[in-house]
Amino acid sequence: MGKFVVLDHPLIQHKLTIIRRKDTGSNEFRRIVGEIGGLMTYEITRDLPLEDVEIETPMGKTVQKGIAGKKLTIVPILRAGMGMLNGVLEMVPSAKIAVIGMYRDEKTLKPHEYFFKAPKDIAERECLVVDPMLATGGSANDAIAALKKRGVKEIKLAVLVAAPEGIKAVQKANPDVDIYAAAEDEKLMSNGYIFPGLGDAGDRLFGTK
Ligand SMILES: O=P(O)(O)OC[C@H]1O[C@H](OP(=O)(O)OP(=O)(O)O)[C@H](O)[C@@H]1O
Ligand SMILES: O=c1cc[nH]c(=O)[nH]1
Ligand SMILES: [Mg+2]
Repeated sequence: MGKFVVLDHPLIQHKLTIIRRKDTGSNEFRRIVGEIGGLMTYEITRDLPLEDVEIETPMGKTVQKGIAGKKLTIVPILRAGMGMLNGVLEMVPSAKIAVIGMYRDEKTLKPHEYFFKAPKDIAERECLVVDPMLATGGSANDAIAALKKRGVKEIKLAVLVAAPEGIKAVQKANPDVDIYAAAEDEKLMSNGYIFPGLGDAGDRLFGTK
């Protein structure tokens, strides 16, 4: 089974508390979701393999370290995943981006895919799927399936808030995928929202409520 890791760095926890507050406006919410995305990426990429690289400093030749192996692709799930994207890219500016559009039916809570666009060599890339909310797990599982269908073999998932139900659903359907979260919350409510959560991430990011 894939790992489930809560990234408990004090900066991540402090910032998460700010965006949970109902009085935090879209401007601050948007900025902090990006910042947490960056801090999480710093932790998630801890195990990236390094290789020796020969370079020349102003003083002469030397062998130093550079990131080796597969190149990273960031996969935001629209819309709310876009909120994390810029912060993630600040940590890995050379990453490519694949976008998956997904909305959850309010009644059935089932996800519907409406957009997919990825780099041509996606099958050779390691993917980091980002979305602030892991609720039932349906959207994350469908996004992961869309990537696997195109041949992607290494996938990680980064979310801000995860419900226990969503974690279980992803671990069951995709035991090869590690999940990273800023928090595991208490429960999924009957209306499909996470408690205590932070409300509707997409609406708060885009000011659509
Ligand atoms: O785990 P699940 O039960 O699938 O729920 C999580 C999904 O719901 C939210 O998106 P939403 O459908 O509200 O779309 P939006 O990002 O456009 O607001 C969220 O950003 C996730 O994608
Ligand atoms: O709590 C939740 C659950 C799904 N999507 C959200 O934006 N928030
Ligand atoms: Mg969504």
